[in-house]
Amino acid sequence: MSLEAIVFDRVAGKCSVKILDQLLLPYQTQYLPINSICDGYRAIKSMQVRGAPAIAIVGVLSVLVECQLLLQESFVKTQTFYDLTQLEKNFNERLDLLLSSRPTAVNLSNAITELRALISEDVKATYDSLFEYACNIIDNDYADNFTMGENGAKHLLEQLDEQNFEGDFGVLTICNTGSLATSGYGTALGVIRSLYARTRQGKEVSEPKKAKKYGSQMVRVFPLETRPYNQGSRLTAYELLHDEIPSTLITDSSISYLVSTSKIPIKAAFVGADRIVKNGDTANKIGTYQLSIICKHFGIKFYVVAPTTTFDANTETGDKIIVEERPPNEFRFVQGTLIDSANAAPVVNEYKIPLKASVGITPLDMPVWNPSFDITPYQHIDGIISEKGVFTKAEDGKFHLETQFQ
Ligand SMILES: CSC[C@H]1O[C@H](OP(=O)(O)O)[C@H](O)[C@@H]1O
Repeated sequence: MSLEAIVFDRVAGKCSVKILDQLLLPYQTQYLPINSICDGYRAIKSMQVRGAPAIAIVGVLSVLVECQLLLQESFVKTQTFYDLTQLEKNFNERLDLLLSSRPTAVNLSNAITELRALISEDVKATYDSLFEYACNIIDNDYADNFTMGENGAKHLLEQLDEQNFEGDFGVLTICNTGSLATSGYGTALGVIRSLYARTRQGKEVSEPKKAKKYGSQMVRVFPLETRPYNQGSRLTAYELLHDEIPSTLITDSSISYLVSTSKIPIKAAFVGADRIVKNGDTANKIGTYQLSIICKHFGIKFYVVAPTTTFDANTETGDKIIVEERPPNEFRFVQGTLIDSANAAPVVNEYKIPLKASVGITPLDMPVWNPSFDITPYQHIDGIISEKGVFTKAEDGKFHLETQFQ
């Protein structure tokens, strides 16, 4: 069981990159090498790696390892991608390919914009700049996730104290926003990890002086399965079990019934983001908008959690966001691992490797609509949590996010 979505062996001049093939989770842990921009493009487009921050990191690393190849004379003599007399032009064409892999998450385009400024006709100087950029994007993402986790956990617990709410509560989350979507720890799932760390600490402390500072504690997470790619049932469930955080997986269609019947009051939903635009409208996994409507109906706080690398400084409102549509067969078929119904165990081949399976769930010629994301209007969002803090709407009812775009 591994939660390391990206393995970057950062030996300057001899870097190596591999990614966890998330299409095989949760039943099989298999890593794939990334040796070129084409490898990065294919891994991102096929969603072997996914999650806005992770997509940007793998994209950057694919550029780094491709540039590393150009430092090797043996490769340069045989390759056909590059005309070394016009390296900048060729590199920018390759960056355009990478950018086309998935259009909605802004992290990749933000990173590619910054990479274009590092490229020159000098291969070695370009490589050194890319190496430093790659190390920074990973280290900053990891540090930001912990900061966001603390920002979000403290904010919610303080809000509940102000409401004089005491006791146990539960939270909702959609898709996967944890270690498998980032460099580690996660965004929305990072807040959930920080919330539970306080609860676990409260249970484990014995001396009164170490009693919890807050009157309430998060005792259960309710992740949504998140059809049709099932990031919730395959990935978030996997992460929550790995961390031994009490959780109950629910279908996307059971949120309202859960909230109205749960013995544990549900006090917040934490969701990730693929693109937050200047007014706070947020692109995120399909189903997020619906979740925000349900939260509004039940008076549950709805928080978007994302690093500032997910903010789009060039777009004013959410209606301008391009929403990726995934291939229809990703909806018509459920992709997974073949399970032996007799013993509920994966069916394996002669090498003990679990067998992948596609199960049809619609007529093969049934027209379907398969948007990968939706746009939650800022009016439905109670707070935006980044590494810079928790941003709530001002008295004018609007977000003022200028500091997020610097
Ligand atoms: C911190 S991940 C942000 C975002 O990315 C996911 O989309 P996908 O799995 O299609 O890459 C999901 O929308 C997460 O909320």
